[in-house]
Amino acid sequence: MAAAAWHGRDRTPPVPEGPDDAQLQRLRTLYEALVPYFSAPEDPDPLYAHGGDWEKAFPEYEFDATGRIGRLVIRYPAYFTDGEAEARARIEHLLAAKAGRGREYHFAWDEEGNQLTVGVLAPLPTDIAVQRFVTAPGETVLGFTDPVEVQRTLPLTFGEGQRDVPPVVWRTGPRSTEPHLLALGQPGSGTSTLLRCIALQALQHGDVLVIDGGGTGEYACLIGRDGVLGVECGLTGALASLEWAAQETERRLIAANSARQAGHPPPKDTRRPLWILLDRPTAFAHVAAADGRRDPQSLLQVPLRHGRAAGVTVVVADQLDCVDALSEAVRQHTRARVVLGPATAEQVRAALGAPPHTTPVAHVPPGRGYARLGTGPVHRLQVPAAPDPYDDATSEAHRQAVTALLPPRTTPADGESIPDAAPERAKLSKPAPEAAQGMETAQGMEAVQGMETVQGGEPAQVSGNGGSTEAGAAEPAGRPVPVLEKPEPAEAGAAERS
Ligand SMILES: Nc1ncnc2c1ncn2[C@@H]1O[C@H](COP(=O)(O)OP(=O)(O)OP(=O)(O)O)[C@@H](O)[C@H]1O
Repeated sequence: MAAAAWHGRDRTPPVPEGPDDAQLQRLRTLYEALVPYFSAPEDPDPLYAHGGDWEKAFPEYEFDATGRIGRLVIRYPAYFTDGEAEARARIEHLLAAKAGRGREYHFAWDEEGNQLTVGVLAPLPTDIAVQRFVTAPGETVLGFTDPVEVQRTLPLTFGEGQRDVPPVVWRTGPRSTEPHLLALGQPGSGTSTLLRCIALQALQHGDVLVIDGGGTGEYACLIGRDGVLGVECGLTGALASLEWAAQETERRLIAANSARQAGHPPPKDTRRPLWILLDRPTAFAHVAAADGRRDPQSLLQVPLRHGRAAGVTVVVADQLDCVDALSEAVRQHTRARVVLGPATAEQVRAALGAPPHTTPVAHVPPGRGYARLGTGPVHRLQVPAAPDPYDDATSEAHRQAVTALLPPRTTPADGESIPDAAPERAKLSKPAPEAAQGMETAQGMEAVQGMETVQGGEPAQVSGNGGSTEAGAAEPAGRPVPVLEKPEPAEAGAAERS
């Protein structure tokens, strides 16, 4: 028994208490580096002095497996100006450099206790694909963040497995305090992917209108899908559809108001969420100015100002260096903000209205950035992958993830026929005069023909009109009617020129 006990004894070497020599050296270096910032010649008993006692200044510390600092609590004198952003930024920059570059640090300043806690953040997961998220109607998942910042988690599937991940959830609708969103980023940072991700979620309960100023055809997968009112890449189409959206917002408000005054609940056709997604609207401004036409952004005024009450949500994505070209209404009414891709702390602060509490990383994967909802905290954000399924570079798993969320095709794209829907379409393609009439009145729309003329006349336009006449004819006063254009002859000519 004695031999067996001796043989089976615990042979793991005892963990050394306290830091080893290398770790001690790191702590001392950090302490010395902080001396010029946390000391003053008038201080009779300085906490920080060259050759001083670092243990008093660093009451708690942890190291990771590689021997680098994993967590550190730093005490500082009360006279340090921790309320000034520049003073904090200097300390954060210094600590990030001295504690090891290439990692992302989180800084929590306790101004009351004169204490700064530095933590190292694990990279956010980049392997999450868009999927049917477990959310309530009116909730949209913008992406995923750190567990410390968000209490809630979402169960997500990863191939065969499941994982719980803390989401950044944006609430829209009548009770939302941030009813519209602005996403900014460098080219290629993933703002179009964010828009596609939002569209796929929005289509579950509402209708979507996409205006693509970039004109790269990244939303072609949405064309003709049930609930997609239009995907417009040309200026003519963008103007016509935004004009319709403004009128539809007004119609909803008037209808809801009349119902309220009559003591009825709001009519059903005012409650279905309508999403207006604009990718690079500033790109239209130049074309519009050159062509002597109005900037499509000017038509966003009504949906932005009154959209919340009318169930209309506007999402704008543009490049960081085009912020100045965004209209005042867009900047004022988009209180949910996202910044993706590489950006300086100053750019993030300007876009979100508050600085991030983390250091920028050297390598930023696409879809990585920060989000802030209204006056809430700044969250780190990783947008789920929702690539263009028609892009050859898209992996098969991601293509399947996106196509699984696409609603069925109900309207053929230009020059295409859908076998299953053909008889139905034949029946509906010539709407009964009364139906068309009723639609015009109900939707405050202009006439119905001529869309083909415009689309044909504007070759660059990737234009779909999912839902279009069929939806309108089948449900005259129900779902909003999509982009129906009646171009002025002059406009059609201009479109041809462009
Ligand atoms: N969240 C994400 N996860 C994984 N890959 C992403 C993510 N977001 C974007 N990407 C990839 O990065 C590339 C650029 O994305 P995207 O087109 O959305 O960027 P963008 O900001 O709209 O750029 P541009 O304005 O130039 O079109 C694409 O290949 C896309 O698949």
